[in-house]
Amino acid sequence: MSSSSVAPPGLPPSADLLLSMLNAADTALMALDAAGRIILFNHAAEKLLAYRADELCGQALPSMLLEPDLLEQECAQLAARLGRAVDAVEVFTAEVQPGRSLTREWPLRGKDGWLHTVNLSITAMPEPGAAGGCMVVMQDVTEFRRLQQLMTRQHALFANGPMVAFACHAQQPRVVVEVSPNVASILGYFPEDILLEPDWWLQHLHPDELAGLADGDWRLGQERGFSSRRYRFWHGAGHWCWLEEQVQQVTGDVVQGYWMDVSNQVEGEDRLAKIATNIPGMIYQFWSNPRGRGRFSYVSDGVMTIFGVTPAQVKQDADLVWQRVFADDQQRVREESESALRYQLPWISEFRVLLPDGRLIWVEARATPELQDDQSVRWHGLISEITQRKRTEEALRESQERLDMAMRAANIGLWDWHVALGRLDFNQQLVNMVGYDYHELHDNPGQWQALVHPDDLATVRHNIRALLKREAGQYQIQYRLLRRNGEVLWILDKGQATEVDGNGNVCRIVGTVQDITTHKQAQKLLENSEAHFRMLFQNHGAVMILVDPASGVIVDANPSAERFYGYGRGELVGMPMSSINQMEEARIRGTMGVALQQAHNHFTFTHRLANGQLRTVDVHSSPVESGGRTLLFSIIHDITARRQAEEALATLQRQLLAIIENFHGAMLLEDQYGEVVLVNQQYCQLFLPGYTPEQLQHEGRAKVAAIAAQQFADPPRLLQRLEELQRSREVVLGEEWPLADGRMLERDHVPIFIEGRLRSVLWVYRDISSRKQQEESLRLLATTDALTGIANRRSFMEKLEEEFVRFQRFSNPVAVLMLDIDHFKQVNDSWGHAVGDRVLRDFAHICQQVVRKVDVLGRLGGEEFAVLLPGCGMAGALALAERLRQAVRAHRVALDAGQLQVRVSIGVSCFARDQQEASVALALADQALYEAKLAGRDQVRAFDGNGQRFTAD
Ligand SMILES: Nc1nc2c(ncn2[C@@H]2O[C@H](COP(=O)(O)OP(=O)(O)OP(=O)(O)O)[C@@H](O)[C@H]2O)c(=O)[nH]1
Repeated sequence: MSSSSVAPPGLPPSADLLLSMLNAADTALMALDAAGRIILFNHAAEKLLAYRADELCGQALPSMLLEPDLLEQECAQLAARLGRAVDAVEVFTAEVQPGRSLTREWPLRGKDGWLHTVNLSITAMPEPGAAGGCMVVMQDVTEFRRLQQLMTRQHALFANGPMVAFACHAQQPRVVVEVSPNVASILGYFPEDILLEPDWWLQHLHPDELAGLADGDWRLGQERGFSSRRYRFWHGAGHWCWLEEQVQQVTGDVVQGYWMDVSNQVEGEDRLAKIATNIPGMIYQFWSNPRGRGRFSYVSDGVMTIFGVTPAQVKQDADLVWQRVFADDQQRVREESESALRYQLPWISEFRVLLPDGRLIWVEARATPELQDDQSVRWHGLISEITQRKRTEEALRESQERLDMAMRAANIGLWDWHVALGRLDFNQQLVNMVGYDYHELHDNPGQWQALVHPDDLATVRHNIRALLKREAGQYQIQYRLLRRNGEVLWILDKGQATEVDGNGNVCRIVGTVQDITTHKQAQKLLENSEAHFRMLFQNHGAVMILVDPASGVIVDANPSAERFYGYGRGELVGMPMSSINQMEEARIRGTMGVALQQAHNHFTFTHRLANGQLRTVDVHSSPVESGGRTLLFSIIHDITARRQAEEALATLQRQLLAIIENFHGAMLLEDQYGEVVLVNQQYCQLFLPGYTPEQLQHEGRAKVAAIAAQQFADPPRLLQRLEELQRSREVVLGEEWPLADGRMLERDHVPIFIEGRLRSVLWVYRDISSRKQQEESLRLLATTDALTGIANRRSFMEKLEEEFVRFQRFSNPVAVLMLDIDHFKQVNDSWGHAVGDRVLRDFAHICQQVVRKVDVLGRLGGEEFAVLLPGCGMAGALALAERLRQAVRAHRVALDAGQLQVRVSIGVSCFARDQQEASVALALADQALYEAKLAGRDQVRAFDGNGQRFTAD
């Protein structure tokens, strides 16, 4: 049993077998129970309505398959008939008589959505147990009904027309199932004969057409979008006719269309086609209706070559032709055809057609419009290709234009003399050349002669006469014309006899005239310049020779060359260059080849003189035209001396560079404009680390100075000084400049004047740091006391002198102290000299701490010390002396064996106005010291500058 069949519950055991049989049946069946529910739905029914049995079994039939509107309507009608309310199921079952069938057509909606017209044959269930149920046999008549409707419509349409409507069964090819009655009058067959004979169509088709009309081609044709074809068919009247078959519709299994006997049309077209094939281009007949749409009723095969489409395609769609008209021309073509139509005139148009293969061709269309009664227009026309003609026209036009242009550009005049007619014609160029008005010349043929320069008239006449006598076919002469404004115009006139009459007389002469005035003038100038050149050549002080590069031989040489080389002109002319130039022969030739390529050449060679001397020469060589040959004109300068000097200079320069490079110190040379000319490595290392001497060359002074100044202890002061020096232009040597890193430099500024003009400035820097250190230590050695480190006697006395000078100028008070350690001898004696030295050092140290920074403490000798107090009067000096005395008293010299204490006696004095020498004050202080010693030591005593005792009170 099939899985899709459902056995209704309650059926007897034989039901399975029954169900299998029902499923096997071709007929669509379903069974309904008393309540109208589907209880059986066989395979054929499944196929018809696309539902599976298990989807429908148990469902009420109406709600699933019937259109609600229709059901409602049916219910209402039945209720009216029965006089009572009915339910939906009763629509099917109510009127079924037991044991009888009720047949009705119902539209049923399949699961696939299609509405099927189904013939329902409803039979009440024969079995007593199933009373109230029914069996429904379903037959799909959808296509049949549709076809019937269609045929009814078409029968009416085709009954009297020239077209026979037909329908065929698509699955059984060409089996005609319906045909309109007019087939009898049109094809000579009765519909009954056709419908009874399944092979009727195939039997009457021309045997040659069979191959072209394969089975199933209708459907194929429909898919491809064609609807029409022609074939030969046997007419009932006993002859072959041409049938045009139009397939209108292919639906499911049915094909519908119509036939038309087009034999007459085909014959006519055939005749026309035969004629058309002999006419180049395309012949056509075109109908356009008032709305502008149109179709080709005839078009010859030529449409293939003109528009690249087949006649069949064009007939199907006239627009195909229009689409091929080149877009730029479409507007014009449309306007021209509309204008032809408006005025009922022949339409003649030339336009371009773009063929499918991309070629653009020119065509000419000629057509005559015929206005019909119904306002439609019939055009008979011919379209032919004129591409070649167009090209020729175009080429002709272009070449004419080119010729005109060339004549205008070259300023070539034309004259044309019709001898027999006595007419002389000119072009505008010629008229412009002579400066006359066109008509002045044209209307007076004799005028031309008057224009020829009197000196040239005979030549002109002679040449014309030779042409007229046919002694010559053409002439070419140069002569002068007189322009209207009196100027002389040189022309090149080329005349030619172009026509000769039957008697052999020249009847037409044509000539071209070219203005060569400029050329003549240039020629004249050239002649003059040649003379000038010859003079120059002969008299010039420079050595000049002319060489023929072809032979490598000197063809001319001037007197300067004779003098330089030591040969006579006769010897030089004809001499090969290789006798002079020391290069190999092949290289000389190569160089000459190069020289010919450029207008100006410059070489340096070694030339040998007649006396055997070798000279270095600069050769300036240029190609010159002379007598149809290209010669090399060379001017030769002896640069031997210059070369030697240059070499000496270069050597000197190298030496200088070496010196500068090896110079112990930084060196910079700038030119008069402040640009760096030369700088050595040391300069870079010292001031511009990261730069090389080459990089600094041509740099400006300001930039270099700004960078270098950064290395100095006081850059602004340095820059200011540099400016001063530059302005002063003075030699300043040995100026000392400290660097930021503590080193000391010494600088020389040396402006260099040549012939009274500043040419360059030399800056030299030397590092004098170590020398300075040595000097400093020497200075210290000379001015300090070795034991105590304070100023020695010499240094103290110098300071004393300096202060005395200052005092004499400014009168600021200056005091002087003399100090002497008391009983120092005893220290030495008791403790030894080393302790004595120790005491002296301690003493100096204590004093140094008490006095001010500006005061000068000095050891004058032994245990004798002095202090110079600038800016300090007697009172201050006394106070300081007292502080010194007490500081010494308070001090204990620590010794291994204990402590040692010393005392000091101090004498004070000062500078006074009338003192003659600085030492006076010192002597007064010494005197005061002496008094302090006398007074018992450990005392301070003072004398003022005038030798008066002085006390603090
Ligand atoms: N240790 C040491 N002694 C020195 C130095 N120079 C001089 N003397 C000694 O200093 C002593 C100076 O002594 P005097 O000038 O006679 O007098 P005095 O002993 O200081 O007694 P007063 O009268 O108080 O000056 C001498 O014995 C010198 O030898 C020195 O550089 N070192």
